[in-house]
Amino acid sequence: MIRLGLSGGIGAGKSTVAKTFIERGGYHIDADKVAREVVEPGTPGLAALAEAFGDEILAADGSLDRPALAAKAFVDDEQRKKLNSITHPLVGARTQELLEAAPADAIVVQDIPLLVEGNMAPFFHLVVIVHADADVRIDRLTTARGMPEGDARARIAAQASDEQRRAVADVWLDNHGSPADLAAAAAALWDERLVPFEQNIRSRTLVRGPLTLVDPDPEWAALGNRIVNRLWAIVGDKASAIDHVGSTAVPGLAAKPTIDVQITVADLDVADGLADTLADGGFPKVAGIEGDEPKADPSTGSVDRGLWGKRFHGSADPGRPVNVHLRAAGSPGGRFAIDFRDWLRADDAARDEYAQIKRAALDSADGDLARYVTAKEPWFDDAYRRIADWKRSRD
Ligand SMILES: CC(C)(COP(=O)(O)OP(=O)(O)OC[C@H]1O[C@@H](n2cnc3c(N)ncnc32)[C@H](O)[C@@H]1O)[C@@H](O)C(=O)NCCC(=O)NCCS
Ligand SMILES: Nc1ncnc2c1ncn2[C@@H]1O[C@H](COP(=O)(O)OP(=O)(O)OP(=O)(O)O)[C@@H](O)[C@H]1O
Repeated sequence: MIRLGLSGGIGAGKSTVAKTFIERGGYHIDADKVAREVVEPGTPGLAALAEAFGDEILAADGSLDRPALAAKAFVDDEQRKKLNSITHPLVGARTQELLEAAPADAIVVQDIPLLVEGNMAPFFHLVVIVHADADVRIDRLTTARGMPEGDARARIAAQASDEQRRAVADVWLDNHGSPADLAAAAAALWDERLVPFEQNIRSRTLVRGPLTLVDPDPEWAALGNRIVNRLWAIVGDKASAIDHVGSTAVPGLAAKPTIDVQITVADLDVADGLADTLADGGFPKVAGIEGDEPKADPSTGSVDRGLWGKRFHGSADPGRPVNVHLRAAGSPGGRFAIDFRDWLRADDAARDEYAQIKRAALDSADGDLARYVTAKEPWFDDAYRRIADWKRSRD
């Protein structure tokens, strides 16, 4: 199963995208619909709203007078928070029930207007944002849907900014073209990314990034940040730190287009306990890594997990190669990953030197990852000493 968070400002085009996903077999949970369900006549939700906002929000037949509530709720932050504090817990609880009823191989499409406002992004395998500029949205809402312009503006003002949405978007669907253009982009996303992503999670299949070096991408920092937040949502308090490491964490450094993240855990038993949770979250384990399996001393039988031991997970998402390194707190390998990144961030000459070493290693590797890694090793022997010197000079 994967859970997809679909969001966008009012009138951005979420419904158009959701329709395409549903046609292709998505298990749809529509937060607006759930929000209606929990305030139907006779529900505790409706009673709580009437208590908070007065009986004027009830229609003659006892149902919710939606425009009347909207007129009271969207006037200021306090009123809106009052509304949210009543409806959102009810929406959350009902959503949980619907999720529990989803089939094991579902691609769950959670259509949530307030996903960004509710800080929910890390709880999804993927966040898809549909975007159109505010003026375009107002135009569409007032013409196609007949919404008064003032209402449309009041809701836009009560929602997240484009910038906040961009920060959490794994996929950004632009809806300035025709509805057919948007539907085609959504269909391609479904076929090329969501279906294989879901299958990869169930079969514990990894996607590997290409062995190439690409120019530094200013988006890597934000991407690293999203993955770090996602991993926090998956592993919770089992981790003591989660850091974006490796070359993509060093501004200005050419890198393989794969994001490296390190999860620091108390010990590797904790890492082993997280294997399935990480795999279900979209990060299956890579087997056969050096230091991966515990080594027993034949004479004593005691298990030496190796100071440099780690567990290694990758990504099941065809659109996003990731290396996840799980290391024990205080282990040399864990400390080195952070120190190496910080040294390259601080020392431009070292960063450029490393870029050259990588290019040369790539040229000699003939497309073979193991050869690429081995070719870089002699430079690292000296880098350990230089990093130690750099750390001493800093203290
Ligand atoms: C105030 C209500 C009755 C107005 O009903 P109305 O039929 O006019 O709007 P509807 O529910 O169809 O929502 C349309 C759009 O308005 C925006 N919107 C709705 N509620 C909110 C809110 N609390 N804050 C900001 N925007 C909101 C969303 O973009 C949504 O897609 C209704 O929006 C409501 O009950 N809102 C509280 C529940 C909620 O937060 N729903 C959003 C998804 S959880
Ligand atoms: N590309 C487009 N060109 C013209 N009109 C569009 C386009 N995309 C959507 N619309 C129209 O704009 C309005 C808003 O689109 P839609 O209902 O998909 O948005 P939404 O994000 O689901 O809105 P809400 O936040 O209210 O749920 C609809 O009336 C829709 O028909």
